[in-house]
Amino acid sequence: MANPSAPVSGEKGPITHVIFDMDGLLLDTEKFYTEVQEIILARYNKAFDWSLKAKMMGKKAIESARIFVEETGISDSLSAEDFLVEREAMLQNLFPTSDLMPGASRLIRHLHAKGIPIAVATGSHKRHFGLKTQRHGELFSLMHHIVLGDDPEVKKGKPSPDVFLAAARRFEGGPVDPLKILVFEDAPAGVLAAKTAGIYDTELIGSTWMSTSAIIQPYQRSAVMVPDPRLDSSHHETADQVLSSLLDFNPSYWGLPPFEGVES
Ligand SMILES: O=P(O)(O)OC[C@H](O)CO
Ligand SMILES: [Mg+2]
Repeated sequence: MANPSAPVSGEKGPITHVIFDMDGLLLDTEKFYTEVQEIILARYNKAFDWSLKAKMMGKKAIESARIFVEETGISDSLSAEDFLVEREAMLQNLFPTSDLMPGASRLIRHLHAKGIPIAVATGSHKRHFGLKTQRHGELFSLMHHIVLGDDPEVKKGKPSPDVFLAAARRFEGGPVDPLKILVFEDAPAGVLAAKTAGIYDTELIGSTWMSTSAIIQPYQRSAVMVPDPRLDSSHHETADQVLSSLLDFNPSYWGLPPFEGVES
């Protein structure tokens, strides 16, 4: 259940490993997708809104492209594949300008310095990952490993748990106990993937799963959501904690080492 209230020291955890989402969580890249999709939809005299954004974000490119053309009713004029080609031309120029989200550098450097194994689990494929992290190579080099959306072990994108299962397996001594992993996510599909990754495998869930809080409640992999403020708060329910910014994260709440000079 979402807990937007101020963290209490030592209330959760202990967490020993951390997995980060990338787009919209570590990197301020979701704005590029939004911008480009607004431009494309304007040609059809349609507006892009955050209810559609919520359905698309965090997913593999082709999966979100299908949602885009179908939900906006333009699929007869623009196929998902052609949408991706058009979007790609614009995104390629924007991705190399990607900035870090507030608090991302501080948190990554802190956990790394304290010896907490950290990883990235992103829906982004290899080429996009390269463009987006062009200016942030040193920071991403602190990750123990990075699992990308086109990794052979990631058969399905979020909300399938594949990417988080692969990330948990690749830590030293993995797979790590789901109870000891904390996931950071910005997207509804990502939080859902993180919460279920400890228990289900993809075959069990299949393509029909749309989880409810009731179904996933017993499965205790923890997820901190840092959503865009424009995302409807109904999407917060699945997360264990909801923060406005990574700057608000209190490591002690999860049994992680506190920031230097900060009382736990
Ligand atoms: O949020 P991520 O890092 O899983 O990336 C997903 C897509 O590339 C963008 O929504
Ligand atoms: Mg994301």
